[in-house]
Amino acid sequence: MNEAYAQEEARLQVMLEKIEKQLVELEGIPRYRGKDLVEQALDNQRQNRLKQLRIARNEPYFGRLDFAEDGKDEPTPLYIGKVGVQDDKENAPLVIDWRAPVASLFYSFTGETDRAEYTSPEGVIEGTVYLKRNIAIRKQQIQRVVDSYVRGEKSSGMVDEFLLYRLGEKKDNRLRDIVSTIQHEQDQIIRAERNIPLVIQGVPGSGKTTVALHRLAYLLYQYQEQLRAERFVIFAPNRMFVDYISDVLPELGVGDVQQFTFVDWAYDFFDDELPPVEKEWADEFAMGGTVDQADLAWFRYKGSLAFHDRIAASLTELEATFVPEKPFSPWEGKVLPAEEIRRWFAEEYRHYPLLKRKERVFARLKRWLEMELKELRDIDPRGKIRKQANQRLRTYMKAWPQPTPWSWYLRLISTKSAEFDVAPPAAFVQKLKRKRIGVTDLAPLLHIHVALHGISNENTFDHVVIDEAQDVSPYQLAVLQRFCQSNSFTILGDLLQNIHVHKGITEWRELMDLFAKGTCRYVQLNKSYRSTMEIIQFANEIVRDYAKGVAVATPVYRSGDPVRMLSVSAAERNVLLAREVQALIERGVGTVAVVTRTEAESERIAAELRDQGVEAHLITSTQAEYHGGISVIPIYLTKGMEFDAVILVEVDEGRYPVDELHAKLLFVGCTRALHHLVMMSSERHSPLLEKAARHGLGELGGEEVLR
Ligand SMILES: Nc1ncnc2c1ncn2[C@@H]1O[C@H](COP(=O)(O)OP(=O)(O)OP(=O)(O)O)[C@@H](O)[C@H]1O
Repeated sequence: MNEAYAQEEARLQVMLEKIEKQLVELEGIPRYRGKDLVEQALDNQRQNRLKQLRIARNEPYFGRLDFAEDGKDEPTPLYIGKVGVQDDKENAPLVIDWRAPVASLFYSFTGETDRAEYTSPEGVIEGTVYLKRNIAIRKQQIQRVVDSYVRGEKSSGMVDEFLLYRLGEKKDNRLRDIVSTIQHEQDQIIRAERNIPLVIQGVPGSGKTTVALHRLAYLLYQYQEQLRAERFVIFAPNRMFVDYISDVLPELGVGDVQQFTFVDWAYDFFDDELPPVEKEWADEFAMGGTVDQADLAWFRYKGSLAFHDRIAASLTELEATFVPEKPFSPWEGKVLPAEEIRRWFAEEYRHYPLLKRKERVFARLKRWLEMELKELRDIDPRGKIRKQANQRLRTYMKAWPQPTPWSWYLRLISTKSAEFDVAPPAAFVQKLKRKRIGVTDLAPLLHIHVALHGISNENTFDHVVIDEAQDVSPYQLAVLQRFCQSNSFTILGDLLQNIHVHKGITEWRELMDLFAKGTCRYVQLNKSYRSTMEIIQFANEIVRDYAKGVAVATPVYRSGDPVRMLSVSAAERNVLLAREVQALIERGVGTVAVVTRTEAESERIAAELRDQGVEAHLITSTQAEYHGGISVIPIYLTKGMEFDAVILVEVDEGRYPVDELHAKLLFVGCTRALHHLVMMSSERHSPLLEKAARHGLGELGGEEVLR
């Protein structure tokens, strides 16, 4: 390996010199500020190259693949990096962009044989691989060189040493790119065709979020002439999550992708028309709360396609009755029949949204009136008839409906005879009348908004990513589809992490059925890269009885500490918890989450830790930023996040009784941990953990009593 190291060291110096030279040359060219379009385009190109060279300067590449195309005797070493760099002199690539077709070899090659192929714009290229090498470079220094394949040598087996090295690293407060270790099954998703909707069911830590972000970077590279980053959107479950993933795309050289929660995005269409969105299922995660089945049925119905269809039918009724039945008569004896006006509205302007049609009809009526008035010029010298006619037109237009999304929705919900499959509970109707709305009202409101106002081109998307899609309702997706006519969707989630009883889906069919039959691709990611084997095995057992055919996670072979189950006395809990946290920090752990059952408990524990001299960030549902370090967080807010160490406190039966919701909550909480997982309780541990305890504790494990 020393020889390989020396070889790469020498090669790196050459590469760095070439990159530096190009940088100096480009930096020496003054910016063009003139009006010449060609010069402007050239200047833009130079600026883009400069940006790329600056990225390449620190860590120019991460992999090397020696590949000989069939028909060539010698292999060519291909260096793969985050951005491509061209050798000016030889007009050949110095570093190949990881998204380029040939770079797919690096990810798809598994070493079972020496043969490999990739699809280039000219067709399939086949050849032989001689070497696959990972090269970790930090700040222009080689840190590590690992050969995962050398032709003619016995392969090291299934363990990807470089991947394990990467997975063993500490995490900071942001999700990071994985270009150097993208796995084959992930690469297939990243490079999947653009206009086929993809639905991905993936176990916790399988890289769903990360892969979706890499897919955006790939699409922008591959279709740079057709797609723009500003027309891409990522829907995430909450604002803190948006913050948490916000570094990955810039790291990949992609800027300006829109990132929203569904609520923030939808709400923006209404200006001041809507009141603030309230938590509608406030007791969702309250302890010991009972669920009102009538409420539950109503909330689930509101997210369903059946409700969507009912709203759509109401809009068809509105359209049919939009034009008043009586004709327009500007003066005695002159009549424009209602049928004619309806024909304009229903046929000639049918491509417009309803309110636009109304505007068009009004403008046309005005034109019609002008023509008719011209004929009257001689008998109406003082303009008396004109005045009266205009007055009648205004009165006539007032007879047209003036719906707003809000008024139409309210009217429908409060109409007793409205034919809903599930009747709205009286309390809900009362709330709505007092103008109080919740998240599940936004999809129908936006649906109505689109019917009334339409969608302007700048609000449409080229590609939509929906993360944590198990929490998205079919109605939300149906609305979103109107904003992305190309059906270019990446939808990802995990049914075992569906912890919202009143919303979301229970099987992927519910969302897939929204796309034309046979057009949607469904992929499963079953390998988990985040957590150690011990943590995964422990977490799997918690949820296994509720998996209902959904695959539980397969860990990569990365062993770590056993999961610890600690019993503490209630009186000493705060002292012992602070001690555990401090011990982890002293071991060099970067991010620690102390996870509680409710938000109120998080507040209490954060205060207790502070009393013990441990400063922790309290994370609540309104939080928009994640700071890393030590956090105290309610279990249901941990979804999508990850921490080096997780301590779940008070995991007793009162807080986590044996049922599906609590099993899923614990599953989510446990699978947030990368390296260390601790379950702490001052009462008997929840029975949900019994089976798990037999799997994740390792040989040395067992319940420890802390004093
Ligand atoms: N190929 C890979 N190489 C290195 N790290 C990876 C790889 N794939 C995933 N990871 C890491 O695994 C962790 C989990 O990734 P990510 O959060 O994208 O998973 P997820 O499937 O969205 O998880 P969850 O459903 O639990 O939110 C991240 O730290 C990510 O960097």
